[in-house]
Amino acid sequence: MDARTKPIGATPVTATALPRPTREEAEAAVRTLIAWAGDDPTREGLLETPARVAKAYGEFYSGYEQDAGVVLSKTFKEVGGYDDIVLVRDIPFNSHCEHHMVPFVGKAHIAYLPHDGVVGLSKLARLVEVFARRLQTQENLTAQIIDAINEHLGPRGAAVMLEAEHMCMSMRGVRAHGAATITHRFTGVFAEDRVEQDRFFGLIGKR
Ligand SMILES: Nc1nc2c(ncn2[C@@H]2O[C@H](COP(=O)(O)OP(=O)(O)OP(=O)(O)O)[C@@H](O)[C@H]2O)c(=O)[nH]1
Ligand SMILES: [Zn+2]
Repeated sequence: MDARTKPIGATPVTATALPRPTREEAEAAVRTLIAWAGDDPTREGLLETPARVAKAYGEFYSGYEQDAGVVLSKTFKEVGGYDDIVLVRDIPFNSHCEHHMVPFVGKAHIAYLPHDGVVGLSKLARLVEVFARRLQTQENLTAQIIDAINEHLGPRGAAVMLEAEHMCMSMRGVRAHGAATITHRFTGVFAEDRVEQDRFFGLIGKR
C-alpha cells in the first residue's frame, strides 16, 4: 500500500489523497514558489534549492512513512515489578502547522502508568517524531501521541502535554513573539484522578 494512503495511527489518511508526485514535479513546484516569492529560480544561488527543499521535505515529513505500532512494539517485563508512573519530560520536537506549513517548535512531556511491561524510554521520543514529522495541529499531535500509547501499550493511564511556539503566530500574521501554546490530554487513571494529574504536573515542573 502507498505510504500516503495507509492508515496513520488513529487517523486514516483519506482514500482521496492525491498520488504522490514525482521528485521532478516537487522540484518544479518549489521553483514556482521561489518565483511567487519574487525571486528568480534560474539565478545561480537558487539553482540547487529545489533539490535541497525536496530533500528537506523528506526529513520534515518523514513521519508519514513511520508506524507508531512498530515504534512501540517491543516492551520489557523484567522491571522489578515497577508499576508506578514512567515520565519522560522535555522531549524536544519540531513540526509544521497544517495551516501555513511553517514550523512550530517545543517540548513534549509524556507519562504512563504501566499495565503489562514498559517500553524503551527512547521509544516515547521516537513516537513524538512519528507524528510531529507530518503536517499538524498541536491538538491533533497531542491526541495522536496519547491514542498510540493507549492502543499499543494499554496502560492504566496516560498523560501528554505539549508546549510550543508557532512560527505562524510569531514570524507573520499577529506577530505575537514568544507566545506559548499548551495542550494536554489525560486518559485512564490520569483522567479520573486529580491526584495523578497533580503528580504529572509536579514531575514536569508545572505546579
Ligand atoms: N488550533 C490551532 N490553530 C493553529 C495551529 N497552528 C496554527 N493555527 C492557527 O490556524 C489559524 C488559521 O486561521 P485563518 O484565519 O484560516 O488563517 P490566517 O488568515 O493566516 O490567520 P492569521 O494567522 O490570524 O493571520 C490561525 O489562527 C493560526 O494561529 C494549531 O496547531 N492549532
Ligand atoms: Zn500556522
